[in-house]
Amino acid sequence: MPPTPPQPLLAARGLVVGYGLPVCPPVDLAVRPGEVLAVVGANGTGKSTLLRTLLGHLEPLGGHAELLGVEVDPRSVEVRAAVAQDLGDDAFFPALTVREHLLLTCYGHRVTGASDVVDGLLEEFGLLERSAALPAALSSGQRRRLLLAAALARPRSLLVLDEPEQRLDVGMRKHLVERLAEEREAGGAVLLATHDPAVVTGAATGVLHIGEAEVRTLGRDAGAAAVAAL
Ligand SMILES: Nc1ncnc2c1ncn2[C@@H]1O[C@H](COP(=O)(O)OP(=O)(O)OP(=O)(O)O)[C@@H](O)[C@H]1O
Repeated sequence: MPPTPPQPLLAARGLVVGYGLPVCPPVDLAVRPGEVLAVVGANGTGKSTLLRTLLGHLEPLGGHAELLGVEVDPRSVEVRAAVAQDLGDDAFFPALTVREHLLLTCYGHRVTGASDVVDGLLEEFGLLERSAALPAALSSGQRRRLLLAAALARPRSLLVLDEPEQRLDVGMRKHLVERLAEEREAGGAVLLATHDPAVVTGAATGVLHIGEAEVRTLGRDAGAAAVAAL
């Protein structure tokens, strides 16, 4: 008998997302441990709206979504402990430094050896020299690096990222792809929206292509080609 696939951490059936009116056709998806699902599509097709609805930040207009096997509730202790997210919002504490932001994330999620974890992330994301800087004094790419580092500073079963490649230079984009592949290989699950074919090719296990008329599930190579053609 083939082994039973693990239960999805995140699942949607006939999920309708939008603002009063749907922004795209209904969505079916599942993300299991060890899977990286890339959501792709042209500007304005609803990728961010889908991610926000799946995380419970927006009410669905129809259909059904489950996070950790139950109806989505972003306030639940289990969801907050299991789901790390970077939706690209520049939501910082103006009087906390780069290092303090990462330490705060570690403390909030009871990370042991927080100081060492933070030092490692500062180095990995090229922020060591800016560790004492306030958010307002960072470049936009450095702010993005900080958001990614914060998402990775904490334990997680599911990582949700909205266009994580945005504002990153070529070297950091390459590192991002490697980091996502490591997450997958370690059994982590990732849902991300992306416009970068390299992210799809280097990290994704599946692709959800949102078009105006239909939402299609594609393999990695077909998905990367679809992104490149947008
Ligand atoms: N708060 C909002 N209220 C009403 N409409 C919105 C809101 N946010 C986004 N939209 C609209 O919903 C549609 C989908 O937007 P969304 O941001 O989900 O697209 P996207 O696929 O993530 O786009 P991009 O690739 O440009 O990031 C767009 O037409 C957008 O203008």
